[in-house]
Amino acid sequence: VRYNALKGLYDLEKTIGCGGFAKVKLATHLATGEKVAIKIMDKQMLGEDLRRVKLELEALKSFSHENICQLHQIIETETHFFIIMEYCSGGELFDHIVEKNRLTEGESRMFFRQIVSAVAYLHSLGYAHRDLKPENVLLDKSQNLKLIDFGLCAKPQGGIESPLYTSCGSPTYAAPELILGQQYLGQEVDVWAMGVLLYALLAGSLPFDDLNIDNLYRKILNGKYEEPSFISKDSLSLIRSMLQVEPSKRIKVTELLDHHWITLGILEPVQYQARSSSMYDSDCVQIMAKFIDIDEKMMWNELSKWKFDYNTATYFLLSNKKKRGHSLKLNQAP
Ligand SMILES: COc1cccc(Nc2ncc(-c3ccc(C(=O)NCC(=O)Nc4ccccc4)cc3)c(OCC3CCNCC3)n2)c1
Repeated sequence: VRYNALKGLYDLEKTIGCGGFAKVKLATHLATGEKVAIKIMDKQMLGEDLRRVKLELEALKSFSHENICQLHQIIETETHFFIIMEYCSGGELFDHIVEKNRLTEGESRMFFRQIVSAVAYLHSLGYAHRDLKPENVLLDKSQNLKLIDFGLCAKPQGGIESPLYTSCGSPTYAAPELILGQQYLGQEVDVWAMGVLLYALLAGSLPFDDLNIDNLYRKILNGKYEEPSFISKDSLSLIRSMLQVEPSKRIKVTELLDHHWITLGILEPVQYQARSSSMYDSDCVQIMAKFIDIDEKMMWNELSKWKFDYNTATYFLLSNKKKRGHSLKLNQAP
């Protein structure tokens, strides 16, 4: 299917993900030749979730963090939203773990520190992720983690008991209070899911798993899981502090930042501040200014409005290209 809104800007390629209300396609940003992921959402199918999608887009615009998948551009038409996102060429963390069977404590620590950084950043902005799982943690070409919220199931309004929830993703990572449909704090639900993630990294399997959903619920509410002998005592005690059935007993994200397991061998607490906001890259601004024959100051004046238009996408993709040591050039529109 060809979309007029993308004509001359992006070339759509294969579909890399799909779910209820949207599909994600790999695409090429024509001016730079760089790959992007475009989430195409059909407005008619969104119904009352349209409001929630608009809220997510506002949130996405405010995120600027090394370990959160970067929004590049939003294109809205009568019938669709096109959300142009950073493409993570390393795929899903889930596949990476499966491929290596399980990770060493050192590898797990490098990945888990990045997850703690991204979640602490989200919480510092007052957001909770609520759907942390290996499928929503992607890798870029240099093994940096990128958190996404693939909530294609558009988190059902009705909460966990609504049919959508059970169909859209097994609650393998869901905290006990979520399963019980109790009042819950997003931050505490995220810590539980991070415990499941850390277990998956170190064990190469899931702490709570069962094909029968009632058995799965029982195991989660019981909070008991296998402690493989190849996982160190230190790692097991950190996991235990996150997989506490009683939410108030769970370790806080702020306590994770300088936890001794997190800093072991690195001696640095986890930094979670936003990407340097002054990410002014004059080489990229100059190239973009020259391309449309205006001066650098005028170009930056336009870019610093962060409109998430084609210029915003071009700027992000050029600066990524430069960071990877590639030559900077822009292609004439065909
Ligand atoms: C190489 O092989 C592979 C194999 C697989 C993937 C890739 N790469 C690859 N890169 C980028 C994406 C992507 C990024 C963001 C969004 C999004 O919707 N963001 C919105 C968003 O992140 N909100 C948000 C973030 C943080 C907090 C709150 C809200 C959507 C898609 C992708 O998708 C494909 C799916 C497939 C099913 N599992 C999940 C990923 N895939 C590559």
